[in-house]
Amino acid sequence: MIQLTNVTKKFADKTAVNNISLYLHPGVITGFLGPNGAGKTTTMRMILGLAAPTSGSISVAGKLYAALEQPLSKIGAMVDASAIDGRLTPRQHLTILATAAGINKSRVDELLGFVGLHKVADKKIKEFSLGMKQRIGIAGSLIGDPETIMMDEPFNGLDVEGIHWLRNLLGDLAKQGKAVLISSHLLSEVQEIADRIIVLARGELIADMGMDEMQNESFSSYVQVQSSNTPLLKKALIEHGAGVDVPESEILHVRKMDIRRIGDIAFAYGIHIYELVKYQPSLEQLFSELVDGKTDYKGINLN
Ligand SMILES: Nc1ncnc2c1ncn2[C@@H]1O[C@H](COP(=O)(O)OP(=O)(O)OP(=O)(O)O)[C@@H](O)[C@H]1O
Repeated sequence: MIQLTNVTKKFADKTAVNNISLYLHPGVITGFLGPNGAGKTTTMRMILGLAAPTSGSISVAGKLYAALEQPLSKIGAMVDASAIDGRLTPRQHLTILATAAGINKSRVDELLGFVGLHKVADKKIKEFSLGMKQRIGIAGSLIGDPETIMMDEPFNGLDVEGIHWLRNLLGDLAKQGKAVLISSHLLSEVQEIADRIIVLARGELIADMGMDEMQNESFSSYVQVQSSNTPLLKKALIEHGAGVDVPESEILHVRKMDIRRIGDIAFAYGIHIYELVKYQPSLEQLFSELVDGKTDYKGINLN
């Protein structure tokens, strides 16, 4: 698995990544987010041994990437599908990868079927749409049946059917116990599939936590409560440590307390509950909360 410890990367006087430590968990889909220039691509390149950290260490399955005997069985990556040589066919591209890595060529046909490109396996890649190129890049990242898979913007160019297919594929890979890291500016897509979120801003790690945990800790997460005695319930909940707002009469917005506890406290005070609904922020709201103050701009441009 992948472990980064106090990793910093400087380009001349620019610090692209500043002292980050993180671990990619097996069986977990991690969304890797950050505004433009946050350091995501630099981090992925360092994990793949394409750039060296200025300080700190990165281990892949306990070793440096360069020291791995069969790197493609440890980590597979799709970093820039548009960079695949358009003069090749998907079969040729994947065969080159398999040959270079000493992988049996039968894997090529298996993968072509898996990513739905068997019918166009012998056509030139330059004639393909971005979505089809993405599928080739995804097939390439899986060639060594790796323990960890990293994909940079894998949803780009995919149509609705392709997005659905990729969601299922990533879910299946995680179920097989693989660690999956995906960067994407399509936050709604990440929200659909990620179990965990890592956020970088200006090279710094500003969040690394489970999606549920992040939603529960957000200022925008609350439980809306209507009851038979609003003032008494408000007082009781505050005494038990909740944060309580009254956005309109007879309605409470309760933070830092879960639904069951609110219900139990109301019951203990003989208060009837008429509404108890949890509101959770979207990943987009969470992302804005997290990054606010960390970007150079007020409006965050994720494109
Ligand atoms: N080879 C390089 N030389 C100089 N500066 C670089 C180099 N590569 C990246 N940087 C700088 O490091 C910072 C982080 O860049 P990086 O591409 O890792 O960000 P990112 O999070 O992937 O952004 P994006 O979403 O725009 O791809 C940026 O300020 C970028 O200009």
